[in-house]
Amino acid sequence: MFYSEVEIGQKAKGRVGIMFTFLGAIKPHSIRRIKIVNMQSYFYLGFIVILLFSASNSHPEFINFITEAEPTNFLDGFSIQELEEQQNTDVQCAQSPEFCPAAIYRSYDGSCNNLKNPTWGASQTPYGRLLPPKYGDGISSAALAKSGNELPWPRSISLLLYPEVKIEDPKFTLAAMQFGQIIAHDMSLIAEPNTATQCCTQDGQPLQANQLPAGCFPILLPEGDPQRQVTNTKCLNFGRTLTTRDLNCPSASGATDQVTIITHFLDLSNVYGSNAQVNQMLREFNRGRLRVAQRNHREWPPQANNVSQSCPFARSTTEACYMAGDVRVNQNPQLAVLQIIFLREHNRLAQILSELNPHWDDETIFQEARKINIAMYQHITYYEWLPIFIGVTNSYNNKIIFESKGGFVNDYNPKVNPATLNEHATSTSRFYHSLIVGFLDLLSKQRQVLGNIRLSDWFNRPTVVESGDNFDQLTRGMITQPESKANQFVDKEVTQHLFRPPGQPFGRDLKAADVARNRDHGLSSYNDYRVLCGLPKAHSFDDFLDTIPKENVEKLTLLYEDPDDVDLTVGSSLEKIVPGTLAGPVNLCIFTEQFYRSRAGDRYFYENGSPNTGAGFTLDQLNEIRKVTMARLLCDNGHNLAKLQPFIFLRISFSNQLTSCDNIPSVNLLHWKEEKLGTSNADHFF
Ligand code: HEM
Repeated sequence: MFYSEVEIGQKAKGRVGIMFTFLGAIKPHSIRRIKIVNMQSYFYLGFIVILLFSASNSHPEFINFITEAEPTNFLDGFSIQELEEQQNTDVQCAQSPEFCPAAIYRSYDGSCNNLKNPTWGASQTPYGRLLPPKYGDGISSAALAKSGNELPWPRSISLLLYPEVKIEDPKFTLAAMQFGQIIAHDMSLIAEPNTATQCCTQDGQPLQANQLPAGCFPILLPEGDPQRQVTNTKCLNFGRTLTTRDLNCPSASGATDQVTIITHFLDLSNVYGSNAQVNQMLREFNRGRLRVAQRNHREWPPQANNVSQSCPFARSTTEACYMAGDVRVNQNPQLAVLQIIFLREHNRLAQILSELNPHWDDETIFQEARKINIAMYQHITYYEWLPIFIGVTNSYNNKIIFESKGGFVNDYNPKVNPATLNEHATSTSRFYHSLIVGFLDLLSKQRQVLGNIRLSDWFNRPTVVESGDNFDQLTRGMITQPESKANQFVDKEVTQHLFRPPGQPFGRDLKAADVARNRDHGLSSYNDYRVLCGLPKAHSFDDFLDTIPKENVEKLTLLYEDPDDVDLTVGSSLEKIVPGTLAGPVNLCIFTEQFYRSRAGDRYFYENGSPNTGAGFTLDQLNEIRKVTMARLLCDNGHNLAKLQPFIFLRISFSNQLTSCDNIPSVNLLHWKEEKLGTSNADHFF
């Protein structure tokens, strides 16, 4: 079942029984699969019972609850600016709701999705974990090597293991990378301490240990570092994620856990916000619409109030700088493009629904448009995007996707916790930072390259997407230009120039940050996850050779003292890719488990019928949703793309040729017309 496509080494074969035993426990619903294989399995079983017990008790009283049944105008008494600041800084532990109403639409903060455990998947709760954390002091400090020595510096690892080597992916476009970032930004966001905290001196020198502010984890640059050589910078700022202990969460005893401030669900929280207050701020309260700014006869996200905070590199406070459900909306131009596509899609749906059902009020139109938008996005995620990353056969075999027989799937399981796994968000998903390309092509309708823009010129400056015909040209670039191949090599635009201030030669290092974050979050070692995923424990570095090529195993020996010291994010990023996927064995294991939980633990998942929520789609509606592709959303919400290939995550090819938008299937919204009152004004949309 679980790893049907994974080629495990010879040594792993004898342990498959244990692997199944353990994996049965990861999915609590499948405990029936547990089979005692030998004494070691008893040990695992004991551990599993402890894990399950702690999982079922680890999310007690959270969540700031606001009932959906009683919509309130939360703007009363608040200025938009205050609300915006709240979105950024007001991090606290969520409170448990006193009761869950029978809501037919999902809540904004994710609470009450699971009726027995109302905080599961809600914003401001801890990430999930497959294995208990490993901290230096057992509670919160960064892990040390087995010997007690310091682990290798994150920046040294980045320089040795993640250089820039440009290899194009032969099959997939930059849109596959970019949609991946949209998903990542829908599933988690670390609760960050005050970003103004300085962990280095103003001129980039390390602080004395006794001067280091709490929550600091500075990234030090080794001798010979290219940035240090040019600028004499020896220290990059890095603040630790806020935890259950920092926030005095009820679950704060024992080892600490990191908190994510957005909902864990695939619910487009990056469009709709992760709590009711932010959602109110984003709405127009007119015909179900989200707020937009009109410029050049187009709709753009509303302007952020605090431009110097949201877009620190903007040239003026009037430069376009967006506000959305997620604070990262401005981070890079193509991310902003996809955020705009989903924003416009909401308003397009709201317009049609309001014409089809003139008797619907603002709230009904808003919620129905939101429900359809989320369903289309979930469909694209599971059926168009995910099989590229975790493989088609693997997706079917693990009940991630299902053969379409035109019915509901109804696989909701209230025992499955939908939480975003710390291992997924802090390691596996970040492996795809390797897909990033540093220069984004601007393409004409004929797919001629008209120019390109450098990523580090436009971090946090979305104004570039509004200039001239850039919106369409960037979109064509994203769906035509190949993404970088999934491997250990990473573009210098993010390892040397991330968030490069204007006029400066260097910026931050995303891969060093990934390694530092892995340790900040206390993830267990690569070796521990090998065992969890059914591979043999490595007793020597050579034991890694079943998954990691020789030249990289050799590099690991230069960095680490012991195979048990190898960080999860480092070991898994060097694995050989499993054929038919974009992941090595351990990443595939974590990725598959995450997306199983994200669907089976979501009571509002779009393929569920009404019994779970009282609010599923009708079968006709569901089968309409199943027609959507990302190409359709681009056709409907781009300016004048004219032609594109039907599957935009795949490169243009003989079987995926450019075609007119007229030939791309669309969702017929007539199935949402409540009663047929003769000819509707909306008929001209179809
Ligand atoms: C140009 C593209 C991208 C840039 C500039 C970027 C940058 C970043 C940055 C700065 C962080 C925070 C680092 C930290 O301090 O811990 C981050 C986190 C993350 N990134 Fe990316 N990223 C990009 C694309 C992607 C893609 C394609 C994926 C996945 C397919 C991804 C997945 C993630 C995840 C899961 C996190 C952690 C989220 C959280 O829990 O807070 N990113 N990225």
